[in-house]
Parts: sequence; structure tokens; C-alpha cells
Amino acid sequence: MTTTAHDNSPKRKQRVINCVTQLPYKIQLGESNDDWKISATTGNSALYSSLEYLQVDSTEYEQHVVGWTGEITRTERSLFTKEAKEKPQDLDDDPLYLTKEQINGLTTNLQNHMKSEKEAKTDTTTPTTSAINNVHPVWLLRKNQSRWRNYAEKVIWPTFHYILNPSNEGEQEKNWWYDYVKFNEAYAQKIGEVYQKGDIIWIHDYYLLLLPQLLRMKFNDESIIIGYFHHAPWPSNEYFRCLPRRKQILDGLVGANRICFQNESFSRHFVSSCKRLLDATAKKSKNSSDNDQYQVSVYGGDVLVDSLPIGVNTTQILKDAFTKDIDSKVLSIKQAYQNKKIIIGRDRLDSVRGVVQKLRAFETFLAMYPEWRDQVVLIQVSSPTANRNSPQTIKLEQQVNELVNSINSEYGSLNFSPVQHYYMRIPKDVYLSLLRVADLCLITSVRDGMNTTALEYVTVKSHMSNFLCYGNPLILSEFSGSSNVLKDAIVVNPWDSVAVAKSINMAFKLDKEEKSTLESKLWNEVPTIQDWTNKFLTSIKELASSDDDVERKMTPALNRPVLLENYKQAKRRLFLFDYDGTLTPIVKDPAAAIPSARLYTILQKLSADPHNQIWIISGRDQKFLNKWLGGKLPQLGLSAEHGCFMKDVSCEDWVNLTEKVDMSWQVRVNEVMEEFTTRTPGSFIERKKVALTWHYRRTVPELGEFHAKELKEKLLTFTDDFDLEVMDGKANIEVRPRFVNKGEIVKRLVWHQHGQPQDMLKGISEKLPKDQMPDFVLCLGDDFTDEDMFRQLNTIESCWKGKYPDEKNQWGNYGFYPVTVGSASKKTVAKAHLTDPQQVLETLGLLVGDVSLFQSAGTVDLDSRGHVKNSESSLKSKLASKAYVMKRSASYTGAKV
Ligand SMILES: O=P(O)(O)OC[C@H]1O[C@H](O[C@H]2O[C@H](CO)[C@@H](O)[C@H](O)[C@H]2O)[C@H](O)[C@@H](O)[C@@H]1O
Ligand SMILES: [Mg+2]
Repeated sequence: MTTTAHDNSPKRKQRVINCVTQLPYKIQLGESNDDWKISATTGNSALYSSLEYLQVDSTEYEQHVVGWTGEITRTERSLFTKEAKEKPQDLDDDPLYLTKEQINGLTTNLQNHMKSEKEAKTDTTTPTTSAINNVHPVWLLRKNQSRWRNYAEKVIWPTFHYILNPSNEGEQEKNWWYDYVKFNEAYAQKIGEVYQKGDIIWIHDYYLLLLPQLLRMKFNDESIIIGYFHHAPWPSNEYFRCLPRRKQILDGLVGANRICFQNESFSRHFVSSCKRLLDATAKKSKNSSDNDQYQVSVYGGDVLVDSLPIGVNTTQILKDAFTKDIDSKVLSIKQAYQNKKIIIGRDRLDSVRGVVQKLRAFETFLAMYPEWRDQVVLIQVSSPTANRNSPQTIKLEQQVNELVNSINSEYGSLNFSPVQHYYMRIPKDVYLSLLRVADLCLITSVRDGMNTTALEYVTVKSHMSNFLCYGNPLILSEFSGSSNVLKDAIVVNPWDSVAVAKSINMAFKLDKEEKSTLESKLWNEVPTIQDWTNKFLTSIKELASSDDDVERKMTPALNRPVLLENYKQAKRRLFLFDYDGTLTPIVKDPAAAIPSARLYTILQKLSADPHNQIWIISGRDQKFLNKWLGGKLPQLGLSAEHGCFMKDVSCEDWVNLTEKVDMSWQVRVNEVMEEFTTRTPGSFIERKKVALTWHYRRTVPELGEFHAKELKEKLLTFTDDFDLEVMDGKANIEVRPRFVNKGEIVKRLVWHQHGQPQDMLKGISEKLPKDQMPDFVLCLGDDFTDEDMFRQLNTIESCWKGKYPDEKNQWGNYGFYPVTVGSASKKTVAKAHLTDPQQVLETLGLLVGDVSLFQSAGTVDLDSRGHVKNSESSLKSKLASKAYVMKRSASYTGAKV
């Protein structure tokens, strides 16, 4: 623990919750589910070394790692049990029913694993501090465990690597998406168990794109700091926008305070996606590393977007690569290829790593430079991907094999094959030996975020090797993220075989001095993992502290599962909907903002339920509301011009609540508005029966805003004479009598016997028994004028607390949901927010059963198998699990069930 100079009491370390797709362990179950094996996984070496650094070496941070367990497999031995022999197990069919005790046991084992690793690495003279209790596995035990990968690997990953799949079957994509949402929900739930105020939450990569927003929904804590790092490439908007769920994905991500990419072009693409798809605006500047950074304003909140290339643990690599054991491995490889130049390549065998391009370039090289034939060997190690059995991978594998055979038969002999292809995962020591022995490393990926092999190669070559391969060159694809970092590598276009072939020839001809110059430049360009980790966390901390003095009140996202449950239980439901910007998106021309077919369907379904009363409370006039809503759905109640007029549910007549008001102000206000209309091209006046609205959405924005301010000031001078209200709307200035407002309508509708006709000219009675009034009120609005509705609901709620203290529902309230439509940071008295009209329709769709809870992310509690807690499927799964456990234990003891 650290202490300050003046204060001897131990200072609390900054806690970091690191959320990764998968814990760095592989879990295998043995003959019984209490017999397990935990081993380290391979892959993701850069990220895992950052976790290790925070775990072992960082004195400043206390790290907690949240991650999925990955697919839990059976050990080979367990597949030969009596049971397994009787009914051979397909791993996909393994139901993985683990009891609570087994899950707890495994969790403790994972904790201990991390602990013993840490103890092994820590200098024993330094006492260890707190108990290590910092691995928090996300359990998603289910048959077909690869289900959790489908959406990320089959939809997101290809798009992010510029691979467009043919549009897939809707039903399948929907199921994959729901699993993806659940995967993110499961993380949000786990973080809920771990999070303490003041923690930094750091989320990694494309499996967790929805998590930032989910966490905002979950924690009603404005100080929560969320950083997201995107390890993969981010494609141009032209590709990104092909994703059917593009908007949900961006909505999910912009819940973070900082979104960081591997390089500037990825962050630029991301910002342009936000601009195009979310109507965001962005201000560009430079960050402390002199990279472009953007302050992206979206839904009224701000997100910092920038880039910081990941690094590798250079110290550890050098330590591991120069051991006696590796010396002897290097020697034997050298002996096997005596007097030959060695090119090495190590890639995952997927379509973007460019193995095919590499082989074609090598073939061209041998064809173009006959003097090198018999003198050069390409050792290519291709590691299988998780999708090894997919048709695309099988096809790629065939293509690679054919190319290897054709090169070897064309340029090889009985005792020498110029391409040595190994389709396998190799252990770390073999990998390091290859890096050391190489005369050249060839990386021809056609797309990647950051190629750590390139960084590791340069690291190994920076050290004086025993075998004179110090500073040997690197050929690097310009499409690899690492080419932005290793600017002094020999950069090539992998699609141009001739150019790559020429570069290979040129690389072999470099003399010692040239190599040494190259090396000294490249070595300085390799980012270290320690630096990357510290820089990311420091800038997140700065972000948190820079906001300290700003008033930051965040409104949580609407908890939709609770809303749904409350809706189902309620008997007297009242819906109070604003129209523009709430049920329909804001558009340039007011006449064009008409209801969508989807909105009609939802309103139709909602109003068909006799327990529901639906009111549209709008600034629009009667004509518009009649034409587009009342005429088609007479069962709706309507209120026009911010409460000036009302039409009861299932009734045709309107009541004018301003009948007795002096309207002479309209002439004066109209005159002033006309003057401003002449001065402001593009502006116009919307003349309603009572209210007058001056619109400036279609003007030059700066001029419109400037004149709107001036107009407002001028109009305010009339307000005392006429008792008017001047309202600042969305690109409009509206004027109406002060005594009517949307809040007054809400008051009348809530203090009313549910389902009975309204007598609109009669006053309000506050003496009604509670069980005659609504027990569920969902009030939605986007604008300043809707705040009157929310305020009124809050007032009624406090009044009911005094009046009916014992008549609260199971959530400890009266079922009131005042919800603003806009960002979490918008100033409002509403209790929750939904981002835009699309989310509004999704939420209403959920209530009428048109939309699944998993259509978009929304803080659902899940059990350890990914079912909604206490749902029918969760209970079924529990029963099946019990029966399975009994059967298994009986089969061990030989008893019959
Ligand atoms: O209370 P609301 O139902 O939200 O109505 C408020 C005003 O909405 C309309 O104007 C706004 O929406 C237009 C269409 O999207 C947009 O072009 C305009 O810039 C916005 O101000 C409507 O024209 C007004 O009469 C309403 O009072
Ligand atoms: Mg509105």
C-alpha cells in the first residue's frame, strides 16, 4: 500500500474493474463436476500482459478482473467414463449442470490460481498486501456454449474486418443478437456485485459493445467512470452501417466516458458513424500523445474518443527469449536450415491474416529471383481459429494447402521444401525461438487492429542475438494496425505480390549498418504494455477529476424489466405521451412529422386493453392531432396546444379550456414574430388556434439561434400585460396563456376515477380513494414543456406518500414513471430517460408483447445459465439440473434412478 509524505495512514489504491471477453484460463471438467483442471489460455497476449502488469507490478491500482469462463470442456479422461462410453458425448450437447457449490468451488480455484501466480512472480522480500479476491467469473453455462460467440464472431467481427456476409436468416440473426445482449447483461450483473463508488471500469473489445450503456442504466451514480478500449479495427461508416443492429451498438458504446482505438483512422471512422447514425456532433483537438481526439456530443452528453496503440511487455519478452533452453532450440533450427535465409510468419488462419497473400508473394519472389531458390525457407505457423470447422475456414485451409503444395513442387526438391507450413498452435518457447532465428518476418494481413507478432519480433531483434540476427528486417502490411506504429518497417500492400517479392529481395540485401539503423528506429517505436496501461488509466482518472467541479446529474436509463413487471401487475394504467420528439423523431418540416405504421400498431394494441387509458398531450393543434391520431384511433384522449384544448377518450368533441381568456395578445405577438421572420430567412410562423410558434430549424443555425434569443427577450416584455408564457422549444419559440400547461392536464387525468368520462370544465377533486385512481402512469416527453408533466407527477407522488403511505406497490412506489426522451445528462425532473423515439417504440412494443426484452440491452437479472431470473425457462432449467445431478451421482454409485 502507498502512503503520502505527510500522512502515514495507508492510502486506498485506485480500484480498476477490468472487463475482458474471457478470463485468461481454460477450465476443464473431469470425471465428476467436482474434478476440474485450470490452465492458462493462449492468444490475446497483449491484453493479458496488461492484466498481469496491473496484478503483479502496479503499485497504484487494485485490479478486479471480470470475464466469461470461456467454453468449459471435459478432460479427455472424462470422455472414457462408463457413462460417456454408453452415450458418447458431443460437447455441444453437454448441458453443464453445475451446482451452486461446484460453481463456488471453481471460483475459489480460479482465485487461488491467480493468487499463486502472483505469489510466484512477486519478490518474496516484499510482503503481499490484501487478500487477492479479484477474479470474478461470469458463468454462462448452457448447452452449445459457442452460442455466446455467434453474434460477435459471425456478425460483428466480419464487418469490422470489411467482410460483408450475405444477409442472413432473420430468425437466426435475432437469436444470436439476443444471446449477445444476454452476454452483456451477464457482465453488467457481475459488475453490479463488484462495483464500489469511485472505481474505474475498463471494458475491452467487441464482445462487450453494449456494456457501457448497460452500466449507466444499472448504476444511478453520476460519478461512475467507464473507459472502453477497442482492440479490433473499426471500419469505415460505409461498412459499419451495413450492420442491422448498428444503432443499438453505437447506443451501447456511447455510455462510456472514453472510447479509445488502436489508431487515428479507427477513431475517425467511429466518429463519422456517430455523426451519421446518431446525429452526433464532434469537436476535434489533440490528446497528450499528440493523437487526434474528439469530444463527441450525442443525445446531449459528451464522450471522449481518441486512440492509443497497445504495446507488449518488452522486458518480459526479452527475459523469456534469451534463455539457455531457447538458445539450443535456435541452434537446432539453424542446423536444420543451414546456409538458408529463414522467413517466419505466424498468423491465425482466417481470411484477414493474409496467409494466402503471403504464399502468393513468396511464390512470386521465387519466380522473380531464381538466385534465391534453394536459399530461402518460409516457416509459416498458422494457428487454428475457434471456427475451424466453418465452411469458410475449411475452404481457406484447402487453398493454403494447394498453394503450399504447388510452391514446393515447383521450387522444391526431394530433400528440401521451401515452404514449411505448420497448422497448429505452438508453445511460447518455440515461437520465441522462431522469432530469434528469423532473417526476416513477413506480415501480410489484409486487416487487423494491432499485430503483436510484429511488436514481439522487433523486441527480440533489438537484443544482440547470439546468431547474428540483430536488427533483422520486418515486412509489414499497410493494412495492419501496427503499420501506424512501426513506421520504419518495410511497409507493403499485401495484394501486390510483385511489390512484396521485391521487398523480400531488398530486405535480404540490407547490410549490417542499414539493419542497425532500421533497428534503432523501430525499437523506439514499440509501445510497452506498462506505458499503454498507465496512459489509459491516467487519462481516465483525469477525465473523472476534470468533471468534479461541473454539476453532473445523470438520469438513469428506464429500467424496462421493472416497467414491464409493474405493467403486468397493474389494473388501472394511464399513458401520457408527448408527440413530437417522443413518439416521432424531430424532422425539418413540422408537416412531415407524421406517425409511423409501427406507432399506429403499438397505440392500437395498447388501447385495445380495457385497463389502459392513453392520452397524447402535445403542443400541436387540434387539426393535426385529429387528422393523424384522433381520426384513426378515436379511443385516444387528446390534448392540443400545450393543454389549451382537450378531447376525452372515445369521444369526438373538444373542450376549449381557454374560452374565457383575452386573445388580443395574438396580434401583438404575431407582429413581432413577423418582423423576425422577415429578418431571418428560412424561419416561419405556425399559427394555431391559441398558441403561436416561430420556427427557426430551417435557418442558418447561428443566425436562427441569435434571433431566437432576441425574439424571446422581446416577447417576454409582453408577459406581464397578458399573463403569457414564452417557451424555448426545439428550434422554436412558442407563446400561449400561462395558466394552461401540460402539467395541469396531467393533474386532471391522474386525480380522476380511472376509466370514467372526464368533465373538463369541473375542478379537480383530491379526495378520491386511491384504488379508483391509476396504479401505473407512464409519462413520456422530450421537451421543456414536458417538464411540467413530470413535475406534476412528482408532486402527486409526494402528496400520495402522505395520504396513502400504506398503499405502495411491491417496488415501494405508486407506479409513476416520468421519463424524458434524450440523454442521461439532460437537465430534467424526470426519474429516467430513454434516448430517442426509437427506444420509446421499443419500450412500448415490449409492453404489448411485440418486442423481446433482449431486443436491446436493458439491465435484466439473469441466472448462471443466461435465463431471466425466476422466469419459466430459468425454473425449468433448475429442475432439469437437479434431475441431471441426481442421475450423474447415481451413475457413479451404480444406483438406479
Ligand atoms: O409537444 P409536442 O408534441 O412535442 O410538440 C411541440 C412542437 O412540435 C412541433 O415542432 C417541433 O417538431 C417539428 C417536427 O419534428 C420540428 O420541425 C420543429 O423544429 C420542432 O420545434 C410543432 O410544429 C409545434 O407546433 C409543437 O408545439
Ligand atoms: Mg415533444
